[in-house]
Amino acid sequence: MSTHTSSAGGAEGTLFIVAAPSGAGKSTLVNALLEREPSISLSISHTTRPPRPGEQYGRHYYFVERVEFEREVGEGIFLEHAEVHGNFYGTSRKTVQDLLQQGRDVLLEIDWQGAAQIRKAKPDVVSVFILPPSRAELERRLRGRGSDSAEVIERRLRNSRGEIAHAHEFDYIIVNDLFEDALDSLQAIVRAVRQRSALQCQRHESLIHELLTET
Ligand SMILES: Nc1ncnc2c1ncn2[C@@H]1O[C@H](COP(=O)(O)OP(=O)(O)OP(=O)(O)O)[C@@H](O)[C@H]1O
Ligand SMILES: Nc1nc2c(ncn2[C@@H]2O[C@H](COP(=O)(O)O)[C@@H](O)[C@H]2O)c(=O)[nH]1
Repeated sequence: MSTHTSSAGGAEGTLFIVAAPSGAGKSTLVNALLEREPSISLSISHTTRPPRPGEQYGRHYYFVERVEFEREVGEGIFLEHAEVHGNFYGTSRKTVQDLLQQGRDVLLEIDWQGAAQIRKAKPDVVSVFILPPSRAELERRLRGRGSDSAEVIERRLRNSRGEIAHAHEFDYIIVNDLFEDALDSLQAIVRAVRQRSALQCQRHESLIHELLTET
């Protein structure tokens, strides 16, 4: 749990990771969580994956060419980076650190490899792994999304076994069967963590001081 002090003198924000095999519903859950908890900042990753129809630069990802991504890796701009399903993805170190320093809670939607790198750099991170209720449902969701070619879907389904094998490394596991139940669970985790850090850190320092000193 973060008890660090931010540049503004208050408590540093909490870093959350949400990971899942492709198609389990991670982005849908995270977007719904952000509607319920709008003060959480979502980190926008850099990727070499081509945009899907409707995806926008800077909103869904920073889409970059492979050569640019490799240059950015060389410059050390990533807090973590990994190859996932044949594409490269990375999280901007500066963006995340600036937001945490400002006291903002930050959520990363990344894979298990990135999560492992972050745990080493930031042991305070709170990580959640989303499981689909069954393999058949995972496949149904991937195909039903209609965003990827049959080849890409096959590859992601094949990779899902290797990803699910890392679920136990995460602090929490949520089964995304009934959407609203899974969303409630994710929100409950975020709220519990925030409450814990609020007690430990200086977020409520002035109120605590006031309550202790007022006659
Ligand atoms: N609980 C649920 N029940 C039924 N469908 C769901 C549920 N959650 C998400 N979906 C649907 O499953 C599909 C995949 O969801 P989503 O795109 O959020 O997956 P993802 O885990 O973020 O995948 P990726 O890692 O490839 O981005 C979407 O069409 C979404 O609407
Ligand atoms: N290690 C990282 N993994 C990331 C990052 N951004 C996304 N991802 C993961 O990649 C897969 C595929 O995503 P998609 O958008 O192509 O479907 C998924 O598991 C994401 O969580 C990142 O910055 N680092």
